[in-house]
Formats: sequence, structure tokens, C-alpha cells
Amino acid sequence: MAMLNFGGTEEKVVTREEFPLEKAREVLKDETIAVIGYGVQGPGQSLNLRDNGFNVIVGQRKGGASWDKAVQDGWVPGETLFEIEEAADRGTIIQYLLSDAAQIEVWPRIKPYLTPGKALYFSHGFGITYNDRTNIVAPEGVDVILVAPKGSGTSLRRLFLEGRGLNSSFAIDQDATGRAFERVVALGIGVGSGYLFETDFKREVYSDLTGERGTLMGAIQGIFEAQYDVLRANGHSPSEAFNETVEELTQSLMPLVAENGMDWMYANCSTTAQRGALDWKDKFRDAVKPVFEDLYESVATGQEAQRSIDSNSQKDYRVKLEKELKELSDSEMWQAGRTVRKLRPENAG
Ligand SMILES: NC(=O)c1ccc[n+]([C@@H]2O[C@H](COP(=O)([O-])OP(=O)(O)OC[C@H]3O[C@@H](n4cnc5c(N)ncnc54)[C@H](O)[C@@H]3O)[C@@H](O)[C@H]2O)c1
Ligand SMILES: CC(C)(O)[C@@H](O)C(=O)O
Ligand SMILES: [Mg+2]
Ligand SMILES: [Mg+2]
Repeated sequence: MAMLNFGGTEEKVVTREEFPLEKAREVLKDETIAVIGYGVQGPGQSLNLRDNGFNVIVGQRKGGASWDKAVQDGWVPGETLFEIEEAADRGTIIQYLLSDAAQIEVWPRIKPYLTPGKALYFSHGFGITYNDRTNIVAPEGVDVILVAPKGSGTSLRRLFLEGRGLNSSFAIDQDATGRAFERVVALGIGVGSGYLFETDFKREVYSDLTGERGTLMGAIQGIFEAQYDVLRANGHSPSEAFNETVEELTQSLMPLVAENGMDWMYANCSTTAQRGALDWKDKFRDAVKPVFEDLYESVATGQEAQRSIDSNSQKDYRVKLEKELKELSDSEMWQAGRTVRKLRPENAG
């Protein structure tokens, strides 16, 4: 592992230069990787692994949309696509990529196939960290490892096809074979990661739950709504409110921030924007920091995990969820967004 300096703190990371694909293929040459679940991460990881030359099979319950998608993606029933139990039986590495709620339900059917020497792989620390609530406890003889891509499975695949990669964290919870490190790093490279940084299951789940509830999704939507509503309440048109809140951010500023950092953006906007952004950023930070502290506390006490488990186990949860998602989708802001996206020159006509 390479020691790199991240703003003054030294961290151990794995890069593709140091651990190239050929090395990953060599490490996993005798393994069968069974990807269980073909939802969002399942397709991204399994297709990248397959295209990278690894021996991959998919396990998915038959008869639903995910099974059909797997067939469309070239997985062949009876050859590379199986029911969950059969794939778990055939795999030497079991990538457990069912939804976190389904992992709890299906666990008793997976456990018998975790014979000594196999590896159990997760992309989230949820099941293991909160095992007092999930009952997911791996047998002693198996490696328990994690590669968590920091982004959607959809982007993992898209970036791979563009010759790019999403960064991932990796962790080892149990090294039964002495090979857990080479296995986890080889898998991290194989699924199409950019660089890999080290974590443990608990820190992965705490940071991931914070991030998705915070700046990645929860907080950003809250900020969008607040600004959009204030602009609309003050007589601005939906077009003006949407462009000033979302479209400019995603189309113009964030690609520049991705390339160069927000520090560069602050140095490369108008002097008027620069003065205002410098003056207002601390007010926003001070307003939301207590919310982030509450959020982290709620993650650390297990309250967020319990809420997710309880919600997902309700019989009518799907119906209620659809209703909540429809409200978001029907909001004026996201309706306006659909019109704005249609009007992008690349989509128009
Ligand atoms: N969605 C992402 O992009 C993303 C990103 C990073 C990490 N993760 C983690 O990866 C793992 C997989 O997440 P996902 O979002 O890809 O999952 P998902 O919600 O897309 O579900 C995956 C599969 O689970 C199957 N499934 C659901 N309920 C089932 C049941 N009761 N019995 C059998 N199969 C069932 C579905 O058919 C689906 O194909 C999770 O641990 C998640 O936290 C997801
Ligand atoms: C893609 C995210 C939000 O990063 C992931 O953590 C998830 O749970 O879907
Ligand atoms: Mg997550
Ligand atoms: Mg995440």
C-alpha cells in the first residue's frame, strides 16, 4: 500500500498502478465470484468484473425484473445465472449485494454455503456492524471483506465504460484464510475502483449513512427546496428559480468543482459572487452543523439503522414509499426540472 498525504494527514491507499488488473486476475484466477443480487450495485460490479476477465456468476431470485435484466445483460440461466442458493453454493467468493433489508431476510439461506475458505463480501458495513439487529454473523472459517464504491452502481458501470473509475473504501472484518487482503484489494480493482482507501465496517457504515442523509442527498435536497421556495415566494419564475438552484449547479459549477475544487471555483467567479460566497458560507455552515451532529449521533446510536430495518419490514412500506417518492417527483421544482432537461440542446429536437 502507498502512503499518500491528504492535506497533511498520511493515509495508506491502494492505487491501480501499484495493484494492476493483471495482478488482480492472478490473485483471483481460481475463484468463482458469485454476485448475489442484481439491483443497482449487482449489475455494475458483476459486469465490470466480467469485462475485466474474472470468473463471475450471478445469483438472483427468478421471475422478477432483476432476473430479466440479468438475462438481457448476457448472463445465461444455468451457466452464469442461478437462483440465489445455487450461486452461493458455486461461488468461492460470495458478493452479498441484495438490498440491506433483503440481506437480513435471506441470510439463513446463504449461511449454509459459507464453508471454510470462502469469502463473504459486502459493499456496505450495515449487516455486520449492526448484527445485533440483523443477525448477520459469519462463520469462523470465512474471510469477511468489504469494497464500498463511493457512488451509485450506475456510475460505477458508466465510468468503467469511459475508462474511468469510482473510488472505493475497503475493509477486512475477518481474515480466516490469510488471503483476505489480496482478495479484497483484487476485488476492489476488479469491480472498477479508482483508488482504494482503508476503513473498517463500522466507519464505512457510519460515514455512508451520514453522507447519503447529508450532503449527497438529504441535505442537498433540503437546501434546494429552501432556496427554490424563497425565490418562488418572491415572484421569480420556475425557470429562474430552477436554473439558479439546480441546473447551474449540476451543468456548470459542479463539473468545474469536480475538475478543480471549490477553492478554484471561489477564485474563478465574479468578484461579486466571490465576496458574497465568502461572507455567507460560514452562516450556512453554522446553521447546518448542529443538524449534522444530530445526524451522526442518530447513526452512531443505531437509530438510523433501526428505522431502515423497521420501515423495510412493514408489509405496506412499498406503497407508502411510492407515495412519498411521487410527492417529490410531482413537486413543482422537479417538474420544472424535467422541462429544463428537455430543453438542453443535446436533448432538444
Ligand atoms: N445502490 C447503490 O448504488 C449502492 C452504492 C454503494 C453501496 N450499496 C450497497 O450495496 C448493496 C446492494 O444495494 P443495491 O442498492 O444494489 O440493492 P437493491 O435495492 O438494488 O437490491 C438488490 C437486489 O435485491 C433483490 N431482493 C430484494 N428483496 C429480496 C428478497 N426478499 N429476496 C431476494 N432478493 C431480494 C432484488 O431483486 C434486487 O435485485 C447494499 O448493501 C447497499 O447498501 C449500494
Ligand atoms: C449511492 C449511495 C447514496 O452512495 C449509496 O450509499 C446508497 O446507499 O445507495
Ligand atoms: Mg448507502
Ligand atoms: Mg454511499
